[in-house]
Amino acid sequence: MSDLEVALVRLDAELPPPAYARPGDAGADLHTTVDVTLKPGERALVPTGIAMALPVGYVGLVHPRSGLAAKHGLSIVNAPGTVDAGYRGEVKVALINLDPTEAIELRRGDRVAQLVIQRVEQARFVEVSQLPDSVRGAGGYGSTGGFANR
Ligand SMILES: O=c1ccn([C@H]2C[C@H](O)[C@@H](COP(=O)(O)OP(=O)(O)OP(=O)(O)O)O2)c(=O)[nH]1
Ligand SMILES: [Mg+2]
Repeated sequence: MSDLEVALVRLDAELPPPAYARPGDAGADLHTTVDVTLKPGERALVPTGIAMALPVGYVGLVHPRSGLAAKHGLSIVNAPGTVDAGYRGEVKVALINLDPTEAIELRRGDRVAQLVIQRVEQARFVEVSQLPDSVRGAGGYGSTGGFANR
């Protein structure tokens, strides 16, 4: 793991900054600053109480947490959310309750998502009249098959 410094402002001084739960973790957990109850199918844009200045060449990806997803159906509408290097506003999470029957009650301070910081390229798009051949060609959307034995 690299030792990347990211300038961070805590907009809510009572809540801890994003933190990696275990050494080597890819995602730093983000907290909701508000209580929110999501009915089945409901979504909410939840503040995390942090703003940052990612270095140019990096992106912050806001991912769901697998435990809350598997146990309660808590996900993120736009998973993974994209935090641009130039963004200086509060990081927010567009949560959604995918459980068909149970509401999800979130309390201020709960860890509702995780931030993965990655290097990223900005491409120079070069328009051409024909693309180079490849083995895959235009095959997609299940062209290699689906479930085993079916
Ligand atoms: O999960 C997310 C996704 C985005 N953002 C913030 C940071 C990001 O830089 C900005 C814009 O995000 P995006 O480009 O995904 O949204 P957009 O709908 O294209 O908005 P814009 O027109 O402002 O780019 O919103 C978050 O705080 N959390
Ligand atoms: Mg955008």
